[in-house]
Amino acid sequence: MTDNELIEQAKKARQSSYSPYSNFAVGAALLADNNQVFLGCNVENASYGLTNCAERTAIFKAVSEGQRQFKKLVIIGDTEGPISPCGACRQVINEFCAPDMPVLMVNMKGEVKHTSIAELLPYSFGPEDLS
Ligand SMILES: O=c1ccn([C@H]2C[C@H](O)[C@@H](CO)O2)c(=O)[nH]1
Ligand SMILES: [Zn+2]
Repeated sequence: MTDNELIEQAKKARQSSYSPYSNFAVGAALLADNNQVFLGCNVENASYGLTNCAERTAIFKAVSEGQRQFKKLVIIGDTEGPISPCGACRQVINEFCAPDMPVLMVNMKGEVKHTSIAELLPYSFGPEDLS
């Protein structure tokens, strides 16, 4: 699975976005260790705060289907620069992804920023802090 293939999958997932309030569609593709790809889109709600972001949708789908080990995450949205995950999503990514796991932030112009949760969420609080 190449980066470009995963980006195309995230773009496809974005088409399922339910975002009538923000009109801002986001897609995500999460590659599990077993090479399964879990897709996600943002799912909004009339009670705005219940919105679930694309990347959390993908992670929750994977975990609910028994996958907890991941090797890459792609997020795509129509932003000026590569889209950046919100704070809630960073915390959820931190729960399940290794500090150096590649996270690709992408926009519809095809700009790609390679990062990791270690960069996105420094001084994180995570599972290891509770053991
Ligand atoms: O990385 C991001 C940033 C925003 N959103 C969603 C949440 C909301 O539905 C809309 C506007 O914030 O975009 C995501 O899904 N992922
Ligand atoms: Zn988010």
